[in-house]
Amino acid sequence: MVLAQLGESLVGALAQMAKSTVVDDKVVVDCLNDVSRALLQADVRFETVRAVQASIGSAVVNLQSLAAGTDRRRAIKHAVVDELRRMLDPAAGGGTGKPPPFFVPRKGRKPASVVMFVGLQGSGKTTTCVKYADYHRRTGFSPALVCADTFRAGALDQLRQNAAKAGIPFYGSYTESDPVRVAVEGVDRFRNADQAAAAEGCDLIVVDTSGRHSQEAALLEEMRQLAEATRPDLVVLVMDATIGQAAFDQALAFKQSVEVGAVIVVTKMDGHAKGGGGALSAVAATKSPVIFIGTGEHIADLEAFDARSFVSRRLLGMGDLPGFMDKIEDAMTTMTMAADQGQEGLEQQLLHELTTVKGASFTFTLRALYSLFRLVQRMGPLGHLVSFLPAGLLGDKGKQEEEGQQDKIKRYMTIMDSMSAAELDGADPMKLMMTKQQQSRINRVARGSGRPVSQVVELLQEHKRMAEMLSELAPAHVKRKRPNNKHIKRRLFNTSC
Ligand SMILES: Nc1nc2c(ncn2[C@@H]2O[C@H](COP(=O)(O)OP(=O)(O)OP(=O)(O)O)[C@@H](O)[C@H]2O)c(=O)[nH]1
Repeated sequence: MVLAQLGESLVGALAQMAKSTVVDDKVVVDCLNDVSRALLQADVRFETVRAVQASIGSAVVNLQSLAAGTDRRRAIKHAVVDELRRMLDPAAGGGTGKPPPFFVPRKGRKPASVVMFVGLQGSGKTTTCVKYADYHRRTGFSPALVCADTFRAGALDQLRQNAAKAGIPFYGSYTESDPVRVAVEGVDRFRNADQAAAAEGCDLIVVDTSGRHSQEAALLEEMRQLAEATRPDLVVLVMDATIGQAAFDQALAFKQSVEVGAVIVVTKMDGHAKGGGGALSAVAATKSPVIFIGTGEHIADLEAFDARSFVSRRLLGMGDLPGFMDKIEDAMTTMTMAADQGQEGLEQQLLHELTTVKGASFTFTLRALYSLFRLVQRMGPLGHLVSFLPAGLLGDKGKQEEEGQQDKIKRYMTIMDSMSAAELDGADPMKLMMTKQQQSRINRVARGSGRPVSQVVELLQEHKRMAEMLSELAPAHVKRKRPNNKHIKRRLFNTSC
């Protein structure tokens, strides 16, 4: 089952429960069965599904003691979401706060950090090396690439060409067949020996190694020798998501033979890839951290992996507010945001609220939604950001929908342009405008904006849904400490904080 289908099945299971008038034992058991079935169909290991089911079950049993009036539906939904997060990141207990248990490269580090990529043939190592180097280049690193794959004939040219495309310095040899020697020469060149290269300020050396189809022992031995000779700060295993549950054995074999941090990139997690859920949960069961997922063949198709964001955004389409803010911050780091220093009041306030999380005190009005759209539009390629907003708000998340989503944002903004201040600033515009007496206001806004009445109603409904989702997401966001808030605030509001 592809990930999108898993997401749909999970959302379906939760929606079914939400429809029930009374949340009794039968409803809970049905919901749990639906969730388990969806996970099994997505190739998640049976042991993992059983553990997930038991954990949700015990969380739900505790619900019985909740005071009458407590929203049990919401509590069950949270239990399911939390358990899915834990399933994908058991080491971090659902992805909250702990410092990563592996080496993280630092900008400007001398000597340069060395990160070595290993994995089976065709897993996507070479592609991922370039993506990884480019990902860091975009955030201010000065990376370099070294090709130690002397096994596959085309690997050198593939890496050389892609490095050139990304504007990243490269080292490789057409004549040397010993991977260890090439790797050492390459690392030396960028790290110490070559003064010219050192002067370029290289701070991250990414080493691509060769893969094997079946001779795993030979692969592991070569990897061991390479690690001994180049002393990498981090060894990254690249695994193909389409192998599903087999990722468990592969990750374990790797963990047992490598000396440096066992960190994993899972590639081919694109919309149509089978086995994504199975591979991710299998890797997680080995307690090896997944740091990135590959989501396509292009150089920018690499996403930092965060279990929390993955479940909310990719599986359940609930949006990911902290992730959204991270993306905004990324965009700000790579773009000069001088023009945005003059942002108007509400936009500043909105960002302030989202980044510093006063959360509960902030009313998500239609005007706030308008400002959010303006922010999204300013922050560059829309497709990059919209997937962090609840799926219902802007339709499906696929890249092909990008254009439609842009149009939808513009349409919604046009409709809001025809609303009164009271409607834009009201705490519950849906209630304000959808009463019988106010029907004429909806007609008037529709006429004024040149849009059909149905689209005005659709906007009001989506706004309400998003306001509810934001209030649900707020507590998790409050808990998550964002180390870069100061940086955001300083750049946006030009204040020292
Ligand atoms: N759809 C998709 N394809 C990917 C992704 N990552 C890599 N690929 C494709 O997978 C194929 C193999 O990728 P390579 O990077 O050559 O794999 P490798 O592990 O270096 O292979 P060897 O050098 O033979 O060991 C290529 O066609 C890549 O374009 C991804 O995230 N999504």
